[in-house]
Amino acid sequence: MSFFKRLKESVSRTKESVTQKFKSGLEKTSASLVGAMDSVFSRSKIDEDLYEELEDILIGADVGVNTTMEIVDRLRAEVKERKLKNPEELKPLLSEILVEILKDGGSGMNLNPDGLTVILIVGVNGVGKTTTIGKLAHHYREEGKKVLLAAGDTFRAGAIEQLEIWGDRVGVDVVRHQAGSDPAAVIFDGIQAARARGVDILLCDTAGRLQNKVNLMEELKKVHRVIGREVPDAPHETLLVLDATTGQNAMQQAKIFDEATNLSGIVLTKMDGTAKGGIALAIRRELKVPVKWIGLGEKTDDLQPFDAEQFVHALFVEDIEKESKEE
Ligand SMILES: Nc1nc2c(ncn2[C@@H]2O[C@H](COP(=O)(O)OP(=O)(O)OP(=O)(O)O)[C@@H](O)[C@H]2O)c(=O)[nH]1
Repeated sequence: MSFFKRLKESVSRTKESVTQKFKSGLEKTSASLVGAMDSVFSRSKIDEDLYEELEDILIGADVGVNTTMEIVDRLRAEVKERKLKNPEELKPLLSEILVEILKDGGSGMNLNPDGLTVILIVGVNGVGKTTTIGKLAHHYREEGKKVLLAAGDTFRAGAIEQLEIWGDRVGVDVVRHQAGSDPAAVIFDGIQAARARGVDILLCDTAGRLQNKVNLMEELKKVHRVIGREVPDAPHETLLVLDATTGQNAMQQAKIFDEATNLSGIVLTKMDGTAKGGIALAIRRELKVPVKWIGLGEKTDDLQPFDAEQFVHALFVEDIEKESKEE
């Protein structure tokens, strides 16, 4: 077999396993939605009842009222323009609109090509922040990068220990201070250590207790300032971790954290459960923040870069198995 043929086969095998993982991870989430969508597309004609049913499904899937109205208005306009009559024809059109919304502005990570990249991770307790940091560390290590973690959630001793457990698991060092110390000081030390050790990626954990919102936000602003002062153009990414199962509540969290830290992306965790996923569209549209990763389980490699097409096809419109076979 020629080299190129072998290469092509290996690329297609990798692609298949990623697609498969995405699909099986989203199985529970997608099961009810795809079914509901299919009932819309199998209606006898395109009329007001159809649009209403579609609105109900989208709102029920956490897409949010404003974003749902915008999607349905766009759909209506396109139907008129293209003179569509058959509800089946709405399927690719809706998928096109949803993908366009999710792709707006891109979803890739902004990494510093020649030097240290600082990634700040924020989010409330229990959403999967520590787990996400562990998974990201693993992801970048697998890419051959040198990774370091900074234990900026100094509020609880347990949080520091949990990060150390993840550090051990994925073979990455953790810079830490004692519980109760100043998070900005830990992050400062993390940056110095990262520089001294020639680290490529520094992942910074932060506290997430929303009970004391004002203090937490002041603390995050200070951490953000310290990073910006020490490393030009940093943080290169400020990722908010959101538990997808919390639905519209996630939107509130995103607004609060965006004000304090100017978010560059979202990690949507627990999408392997029964989350509805539409929150990705609401956040993208209303806060202009893209989803960059999705969490599909508790294991080290259960974090996938966000792929708008696969997401829309798995969740809303079509079975992606069919899609991948057609490729
Ligand atoms: N099913 C599933 N579980 C997840 C995912 N991500 C995280 N978890 C689980 O969610 C729980 C909370 O995760 P943590 O990483 O401890 O959350 P945290 O935000 O750091 O929480 P604190 O340590 O309380 O600040 C753990 O049991 C994780 O295993 C995911 O994508 N899918």
